[in-house]
Amino acid sequence: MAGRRVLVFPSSAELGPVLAQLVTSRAEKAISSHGRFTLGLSGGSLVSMLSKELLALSELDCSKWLVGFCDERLVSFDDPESTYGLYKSQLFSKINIPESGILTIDCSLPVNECAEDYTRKLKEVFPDDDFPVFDLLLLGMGPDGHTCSLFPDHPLLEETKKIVAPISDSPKPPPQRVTMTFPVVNSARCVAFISTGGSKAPVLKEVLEDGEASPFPAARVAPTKGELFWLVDEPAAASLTIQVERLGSGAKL
Ligand SMILES: O=C1O[C@H](COP(=O)(O)O)[C@@H](O)[C@H](O)[C@H]1O
Repeated sequence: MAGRRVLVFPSSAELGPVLAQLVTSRAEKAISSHGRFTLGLSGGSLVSMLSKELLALSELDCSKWLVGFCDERLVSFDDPESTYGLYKSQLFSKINIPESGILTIDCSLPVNECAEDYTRKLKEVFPDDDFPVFDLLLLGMGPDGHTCSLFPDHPLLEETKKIVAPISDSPKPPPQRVTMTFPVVNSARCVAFISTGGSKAPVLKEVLEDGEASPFPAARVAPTKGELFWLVDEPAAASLTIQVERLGSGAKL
């Protein structure tokens, strides 16, 4: 796929610092061009890696960051499944991001209303865009090829109008979630997948090597104007036969 970069690191220890460098370099670029940095976060294994790597930086100024969630589980914020809850304890409470810079869901609402409420919040902060244009979206991919809360064979894969969609039958618990849709994901200025561990190897091969023929949701991520990075470790990349870039912890993106 034109413009896609597949970057393979020996392990997550080398990948992590490059992820942090990608975030800070896109933040710097965004703030100098339009005064703020809009970042969409995923949950799962990304939470601890990103938190650890950002906190390891000697200087991190998040005062102009606006953070949203690529997907969120409809549970209370103190539930261990809450993506916001995990970022709050591992990252937000330790950096200088203003409270107004974090767009949380209203987890007291039923799932359909929660998605509508989150759509409204996004429209408020992206008033000029039909679909919000995030400076950077960080995505994960499950071993079933899902990304955000967009699961294989689910009708939400065909959503073309909504910004945020509700899902109440997520095959991965918890079942009720809200998720950004593909039109939002593919409008971003930069999208980066972070995928580590041998359990991702078979699906990663299919997603990256089968192109448009791949039935997996992650294969549908193709920003119309933005950059697309896949940051993976050797165990996840073990089955790949396509050309990749092999990098170390000092790489600059
Ligand atoms: O349920 C989810 O899973 C995906 C993938 O998570 P990972 O732990 O396999 O990396 C994650 O990106 C998504 O935000 C989350 O809700």
